[in-house]
Amino acid sequence: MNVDGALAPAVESILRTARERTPGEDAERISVDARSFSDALADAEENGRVPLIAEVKPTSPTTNGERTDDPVELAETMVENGATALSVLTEPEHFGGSTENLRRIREAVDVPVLRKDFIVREEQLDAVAADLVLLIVRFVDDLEGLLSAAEERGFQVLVEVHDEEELREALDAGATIIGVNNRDLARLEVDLGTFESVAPVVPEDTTLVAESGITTTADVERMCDAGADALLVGSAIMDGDVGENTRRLVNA
Ligand SMILES: O=P(O)(O)OC[C@@H](O)[C@@H](O)c1c[nH]c2ccccc12
Repeated sequence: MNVDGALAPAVESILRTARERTPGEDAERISVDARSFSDALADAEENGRVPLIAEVKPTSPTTNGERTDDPVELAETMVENGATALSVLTEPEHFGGSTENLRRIREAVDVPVLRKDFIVREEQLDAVAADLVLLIVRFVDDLEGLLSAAEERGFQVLVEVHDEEELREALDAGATIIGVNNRDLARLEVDLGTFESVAPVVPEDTTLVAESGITTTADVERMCDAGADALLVGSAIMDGDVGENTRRLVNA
C-alpha cells in the first residue's frame, strides 16, 4: 500500500468508515455464482460493440447534484442500449449508492455486475452478491489475502491501479483483471494519459479496463487504441439521457 501523497477529503472520509467494523455487519459467508466477465467481453466483440461497463452512480465528490430516478430503471436502460456489464456504486455517503440498489439491479439484468465500493476488509465482501468486486491497490493492506478471499467466495476481481508501481503490486498479488483509473485520488483530476502510460507494461493475458474520464467517442477510441479490453464510464452516461449516452459510446 502506498501512503505517500494526500487523499481528497471525501476519499479519506470514505476510507475511515470502510476500515471500521459496522454493527450488524453480515457474518454469514457469501457464495456467488458469478456471470463470466470474459464471456461478456467476447460477446461484445462478436457483436461489434464497444465493451462498455456502464456505471450507476447517483452522485460523486466531483458531481453537482444527485440523480434520484430509479437506479434499476437506469440500469435496465444501460443494458437495453448495449452495455456489456454494469458497475453499481454501493457507497452511500459520497456516491449515493447502496447494497440494496446492487441487489435489485443484479436481479433485473443478466449482464455481469461490478460492486463499486471501497473494500478493505474481508467482512465487507459478505454484504451483497455481485459478479465482480473492486479492490483498489492503494487502499488495501493485504492485497493477495483479500483477492483470494474474494475469489474463494466466487467473485471475479477488478484490481484498480493508478501507476506502474501499483500495477506491479497488483500482478504480484495475482490479479488477472486490472483497471487503470485515470482519476487521481488526491486531487480527483482526470488525465487519460494515465491509462496510456500504464497500459504498455501490462501483460498480454491480463484483462485491461480503462476507468474514469471517458466522455466522448474520441476518448473511447483513444483508450481502445491504447489497449483497453473494456471501458468503465460513469458520469458521461449518468449526465442526461442514459439510453442515448450509452448507445453513443457503445457504437463508437
Ligand atoms: O464518472 P467517470 O469519470 O466515468 O468514472 C467512472 C469510474 O471510473 C469512477 O466512478 C471510479 C473509478 N474508481 C473508483 C473507485 C471508487 C469510486 C468510484 C470510482
